[in-house]
Amino acid sequence: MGSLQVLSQGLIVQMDLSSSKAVELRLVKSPIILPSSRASSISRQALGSQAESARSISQGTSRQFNVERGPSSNDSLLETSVVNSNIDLVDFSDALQMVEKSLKEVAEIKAQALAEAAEWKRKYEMEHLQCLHLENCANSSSSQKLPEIKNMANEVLELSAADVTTTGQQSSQSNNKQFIRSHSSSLENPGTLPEMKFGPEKAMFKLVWSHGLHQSDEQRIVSVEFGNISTEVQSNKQILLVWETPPKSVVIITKPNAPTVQKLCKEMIKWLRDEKAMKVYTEPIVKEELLKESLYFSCVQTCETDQELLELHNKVDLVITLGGDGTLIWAASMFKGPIPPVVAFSMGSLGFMTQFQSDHYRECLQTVMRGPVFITLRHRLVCQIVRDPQNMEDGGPEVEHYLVLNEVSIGRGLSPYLSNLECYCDGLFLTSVQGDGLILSTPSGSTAYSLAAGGSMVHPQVPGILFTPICPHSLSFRPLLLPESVTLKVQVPKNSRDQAWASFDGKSRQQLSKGRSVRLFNLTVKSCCCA
Ligand SMILES: NC(=O)c1ccc[n+]([C@@H]2O[C@H](COP(=O)([O-])OP(=O)(O)OC[C@H]3O[C@@H](n4cnc5c(N)ncnc54)[C@H](O)[C@@H]3O)[C@@H](O)[C@H]2O)c1
Ligand SMILES: Nc1ncnc2c1ncn2[C@@H]1O[C@H](COP(=O)(O)OP(=O)(O)OP(=O)(O)O)[C@@H](O)[C@H]1O
Repeated sequence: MGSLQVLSQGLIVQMDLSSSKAVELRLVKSPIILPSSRASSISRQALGSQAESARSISQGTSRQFNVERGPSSNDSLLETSVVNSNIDLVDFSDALQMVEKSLKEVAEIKAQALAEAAEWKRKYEMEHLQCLHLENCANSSSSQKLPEIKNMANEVLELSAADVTTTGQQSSQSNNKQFIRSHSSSLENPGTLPEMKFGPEKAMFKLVWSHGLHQSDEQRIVSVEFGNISTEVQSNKQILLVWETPPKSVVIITKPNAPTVQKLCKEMIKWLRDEKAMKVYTEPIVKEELLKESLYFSCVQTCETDQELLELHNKVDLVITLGGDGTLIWAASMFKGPIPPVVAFSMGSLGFMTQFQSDHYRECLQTVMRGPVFITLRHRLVCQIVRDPQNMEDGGPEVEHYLVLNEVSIGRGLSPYLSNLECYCDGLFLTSVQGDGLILSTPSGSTAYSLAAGGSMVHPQVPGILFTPICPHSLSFRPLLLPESVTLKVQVPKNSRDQAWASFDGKSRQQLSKGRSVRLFNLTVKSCCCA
């Protein structure tokens, strides 16, 4: 149905084209004007000198006539004009149909745009609600935790600012996102991102999945096409750290009582300050020693209080270690929460995890600070020593927490008896270990004590927890590699012949009296720079 209103000599005429056969003309008073040059000429032709008569006929009411049937006797004047302009009106009808078609198209496009806008709005609202919900979850869960957990585990859980920290399973890394920004929160680990903490001095970076030669997003590790599960390509993903703003501050951790390390430390501080304009932090004891040498080192920053130390990860972009694996472990232990990327210079005896050559420290540091650089994310284990709730004589704290990069080892210590340890995996009884003890290790620690006890060497990018017995009495007990998602519990049974001892990364030895247990779960991935 086409419709047009035209103004001719002060008259407004509305024409309705209900079909190609019937044409209706209505005289109306409504002052809506939609002229086209062609329409105006037609209306003039159709109405011309009869405008006055038409006006008198209409008198504010509408008149109709059918072109095919012909007008009534009262409409004789109009009839002649309409018959004469019949051909023009057919043209006009065609033009109107085209206009109608165009309008329809425009309406469709508009409807589509509106639908799209509505969808975006819906998505935005969903996301907003989700964020609010997560914030609430995080707040309520953190308020339920023990103060100790707040100090340690919560710090670890926060994916804050420019620290490479993820929680939970490796699978969270294999999502479709191609990069993670240091200064943007990630939604892969909901509930663990209550707030952003981002030191003003910190540089920004992003972590990018690198596919090696294959850059296609369409690479799939697992395909379920046609209902068949199959692997398509090997996962050769590595993580690249790309600086978005240049790093500005470092902390240097040194092995104590090593003159060569001290010498290099001084040299490195001067180079970083004078040539790279970096802010340098050291441990307080190191600063003291440096100040004895020269007042130049008063520019060195340090953390005087425990609170300052807890917040160090918010201030430094890189950690530099000068020493062996033990120094790297020490550096990791200084950070109760996220650890910034570590550049470990080899100045020890073995140096399994210290990849950088101290002789070429300038080139190494320049390469790392310029980026992009491949990094290896290393898991740490969170361990809790839990007191037997029924043992009132046990005066120790209810729960103690430790974070380990290598392993927790539980053994008989100096006791001459076999240790007997009951092991549970996700609450289910797994086995009872009789022997010298048990090592629960990260893949990073798989090349340390666990290896000496017969465990496998596991690449740090393989997620898991190594369960390695130490000198097991039973022939049937072999080392295990468990998924990283499990929670393990090792308990000294009440009927055990003696107590046991637990040590964390070879340090902080703790007594496990009968009934006490070590609970351990894989919580974090920490960063370690790699060439
Ligand atoms: N029988 C053993 O092999 C044995 C016994 C006790 C402790 N350790 C290991 O020593 C570690 C503590 O190291 P530390 O340097 O503070 O003490 P440390 O100075 O006594 O050195 C122990 C040795 O273990 C090496 N080491 C440490 N972590 C390693 C790793 N991840 N991969 C390969 N080698 C590693 C060190 O380079 C060093 O040579 C513990 O976490 C434990 O794994 C091993
Ligand atoms: N900054 C530090 N403060 C206190 N102790 C430290 C520090 N750095 C390292 N240590 C301790 O010093 C010991 C020796 O350090 P490290 O393991 O780095 O040297 P190494 O034994 O010569 O080298 P490697 O471990 O490669 O054999 C370790 O037990 C470690 O825990």
